[in-house]
Amino acid sequence: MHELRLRCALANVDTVCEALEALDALSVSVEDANALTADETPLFGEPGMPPPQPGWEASLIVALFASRAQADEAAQLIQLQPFFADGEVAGVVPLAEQDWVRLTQSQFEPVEITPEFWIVPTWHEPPAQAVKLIRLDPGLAFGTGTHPTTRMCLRWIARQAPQQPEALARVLDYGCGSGILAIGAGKWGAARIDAVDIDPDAVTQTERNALANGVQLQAGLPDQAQGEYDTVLANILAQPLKVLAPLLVSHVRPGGHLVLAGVLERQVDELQQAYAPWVSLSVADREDGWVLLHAHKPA
Ligand SMILES: C[S@@+](CC[C@H](N)C(=O)[O-])C[C@H]1O[C@@H](n2cnc3c(N)ncnc32)[C@H](O)[C@@H]1O
Repeated sequence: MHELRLRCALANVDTVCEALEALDALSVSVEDANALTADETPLFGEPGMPPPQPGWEASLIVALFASRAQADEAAQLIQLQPFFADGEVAGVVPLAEQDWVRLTQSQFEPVEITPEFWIVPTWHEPPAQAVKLIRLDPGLAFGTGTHPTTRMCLRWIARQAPQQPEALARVLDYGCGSGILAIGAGKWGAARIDAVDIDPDAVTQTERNALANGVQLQAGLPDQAQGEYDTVLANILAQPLKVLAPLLVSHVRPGGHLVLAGVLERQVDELQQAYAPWVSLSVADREDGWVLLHAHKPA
């Protein structure tokens, strides 16, 4: 395999990518040409939505080809195109053979939630101090424990369970992804757990992960959430959390807990306003610019 690396301006990124695909590139990706420098420009988008822009002012396009000859030929053809007039071929580089499975695995270390509560991939030995453990490998659905929003929800569960076990009697994980929060709740004593997601792959992953962890739960699409729960956990993002406000609150029993994550520090006010007709949200935890919001539904 060989990578053809090209630089081009933002206005031409889409056209160059389409041309590379037409030239049989196996994959085409766009990176910030200034990545890892002081001029790096982060781009933030919402999952499921188109990217906010097709690339960066200075974009590096990387196209993967099966052979050196194909990559060279694509480079020659692209350079003849008017839309590449301002572009530059940065090189053709061989892609070294790698053990991709091992490389991927090496990026996932055990994650500490509290000193006694850990997320541990199946290829790792659990740390000696781990009393409670979720065994989870990265899969198709979000939620490996490496993201601060997931960790804050799990930390909330781990802190709440010893003080108020009844808070976990019936739990709803809304936007369950891998099922990690539902499984975490199960590990801390939740007896009746529903885990729902709009993504059918997430539902399948949740069922598998729950089984592997010996946790009993019902996973399904959102309309599986029925009635009132002692705790509703929803780690989604600010915008869907605002839209879902009346629904999520309706699933919390009077006196129960609502726990929301996926919210940035700067979005706290808008979330508090969106939920104000029903509950008063307060910041219960913070990590890396993300906050955990919590409310008690009035009894
Ligand atoms: C950030 S992931 C969280 C996964 C996991 N609960 C965790 O804490 O790591 C958000 C999940 O919410 C799901 N989701 C997004 N919008 C949703 C909606 N309107 N209803 C239900 N699930 C939704 C996504 O498919 C995704 O699996």
